Amino acid sequence: MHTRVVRLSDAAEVSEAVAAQLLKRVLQLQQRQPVVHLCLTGGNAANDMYERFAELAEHSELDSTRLQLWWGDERFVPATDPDRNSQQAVTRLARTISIRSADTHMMAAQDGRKDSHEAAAEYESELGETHFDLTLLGIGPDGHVASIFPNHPSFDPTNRKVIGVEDSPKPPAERISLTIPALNNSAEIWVMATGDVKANAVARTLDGDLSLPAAHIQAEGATVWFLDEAAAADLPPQHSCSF
Ligand SMILES: O=C(O)[C@H](O)[C@@H](O)[C@H](O)[C@H](O)COP(=O)(O)O
Repeated sequence: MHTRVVRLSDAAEVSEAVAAQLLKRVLQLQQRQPVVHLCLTGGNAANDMYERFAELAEHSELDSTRLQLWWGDERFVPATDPDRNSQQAVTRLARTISIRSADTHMMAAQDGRKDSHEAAAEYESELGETHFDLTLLGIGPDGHVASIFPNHPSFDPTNRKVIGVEDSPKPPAERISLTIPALNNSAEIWVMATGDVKANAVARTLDGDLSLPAAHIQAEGATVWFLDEAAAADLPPQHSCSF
């Protein structure tokens, strides 16, 4: 377990760096194992990166038939709602990558489900003992990751892997989320943070403020923070390394 911080100049450079490193890592993993399990996130930083990743992957050796996509959280809204993290990601990735639905493990939409708790139980069953080769996360200004929020029932200790989330401080109000232990069931975790609104949460997290869900994120191997200068503004100068 170790944490690395990569400081880049701006959000565009974060997208570029994460997309390039993600393609490199997936190709490395596909050299040595039959299937790669990625756990994706929502949010603007992630969506920008998916756009760039699709561009880079188009002329690469990426074998999408050996890639399983999962999500760390989802907005509990109708299937056609553009707010869904999985739709936002797949729309961008599918521009150049042929993704089979069987390899795309989306969390249930609101249609036909009693509530987010029912949808969470379904996903927990589908997830089973899956171990992620790499989990991608964003971080909120309040230090949330996925849909685990500080001072909120979603952050309560649990032995569940997937939970329903009500009254989310970040709209929409109802969500589904992997819990912190389920997110940490990853060989690596990469967190993207850009913009000055994240600076306080990033600094408190990397300083070990355990009142923030993000501070509990710890991969089995490397946990890498990709930050632009604005999001890194409250860090001491030594917090920096190249990837
Ligand atoms: O469903 C969501 O909204 C995301 O999963 C959420 O956890 C996101 O990653 C952070 O809020 C950062 O979002 P931005 O990158 O847009 O700031």
